[in-house]
Amino acid sequence: MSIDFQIDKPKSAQRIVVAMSGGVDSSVVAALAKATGAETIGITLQLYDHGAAVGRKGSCCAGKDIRDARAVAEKIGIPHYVFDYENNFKESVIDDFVSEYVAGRTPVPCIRCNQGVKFTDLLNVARELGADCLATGHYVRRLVNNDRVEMHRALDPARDQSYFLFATTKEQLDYLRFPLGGLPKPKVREMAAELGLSVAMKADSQDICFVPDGDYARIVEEKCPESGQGGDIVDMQGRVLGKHSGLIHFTVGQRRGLEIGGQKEPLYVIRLDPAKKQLVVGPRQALAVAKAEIKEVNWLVDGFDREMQVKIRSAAKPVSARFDGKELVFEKPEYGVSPGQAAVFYDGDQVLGGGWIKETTPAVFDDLAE
Ligand SMILES: Nc1ncnc2c1ncn2[C@@H]1O[C@H](COP(=O)(O)OP(=O)(O)OP(=O)(O)O)[C@@H](O)[C@H]1O
Repeated sequence: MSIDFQIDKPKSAQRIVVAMSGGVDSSVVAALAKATGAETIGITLQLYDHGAAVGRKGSCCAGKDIRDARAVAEKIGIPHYVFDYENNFKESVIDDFVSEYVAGRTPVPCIRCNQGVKFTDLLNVARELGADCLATGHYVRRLVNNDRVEMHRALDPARDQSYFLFATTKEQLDYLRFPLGGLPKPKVREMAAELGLSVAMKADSQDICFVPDGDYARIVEEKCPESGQGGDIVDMQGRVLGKHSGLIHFTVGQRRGLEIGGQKEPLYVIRLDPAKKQLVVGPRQALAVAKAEIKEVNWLVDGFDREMQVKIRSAAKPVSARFDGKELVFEKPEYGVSPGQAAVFYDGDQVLGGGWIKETTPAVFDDLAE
């Protein structure tokens, strides 16, 4: 299958840098770039030593990924370079992840990584190498409409990564290419097998690459031991209902693990109060949010105040809301809106922009007043 990388130059004069993670997707991107006849360069970033990331010496998953990327580059016949970006990754992704949890928020490190390490640091390297574009294996579509570059959801809804890419600036989007955005994943694996790439059947990577076992609380506690200190579980009137084992183990909307029996109705985490080390719990309707303040807004279209669809978590269905540049007002009360998550704005499949949820305003229900 041939894919046009949309570069306004003869193929033989094009230079494409491919961000190669060692996974099947970016390996196929590298092969597709090479097949166009463009000069293709593969770059892999060493982002973390797995053992060090979780506070232990030893195993290094990143090492296997680097070897896989190198093997693919050799197979398709392109130069491949590895850059040590552990410090950049630690500073802009892991440290931010830890401090967000410590502040009682629920971060999305993959967005910080795309925004900083990949689309700022690596993109600058690609420019320095004189490349015409930086291509990645992200599942999202970049479309050009009347000379304007737009970001759209991937055609395969199960793979769409647009939520994690809202912070891409217009200038970055101009330079980036996402050749897999219009393909279903099984097709990409099929292509990898046809091309004889050793990674064709390699398992998909984890949600958060530096937390392969999903135990993010351990990483936060290792880097910031105070985050593991327990405190009171209080109701919305401040009455102590029990004890918790560290705010790091909880997130807004959570029910599991509260261990406070004898209540007349199920209780949920409504808020985390790190200053008082308190976990504030309440009935489900107290989770309903009417408005959210949004910070660090990035627009991929000319900014505007209008109805739009908003995703408030990566797995959430988009909901209707209006944004005035500061506050997002939901058409109907929304449940489980967590500070620290991204709010991504859509018009159908097109990503309009997005920002980070800073604070929420609860919807008020009469039966909550006492
Ligand atoms: N360590 C890395 N070095 C260079 N590029 C990377 C690295 N990690 C990810 N990327 C780029 O970002 C894209 C999206 O990353 P993501 O983590 O979603 O994918 P992945 O599952 O690790 O790998 P792949 O998409 O190649 O199967 C990758 O396709 C690749 O282009």
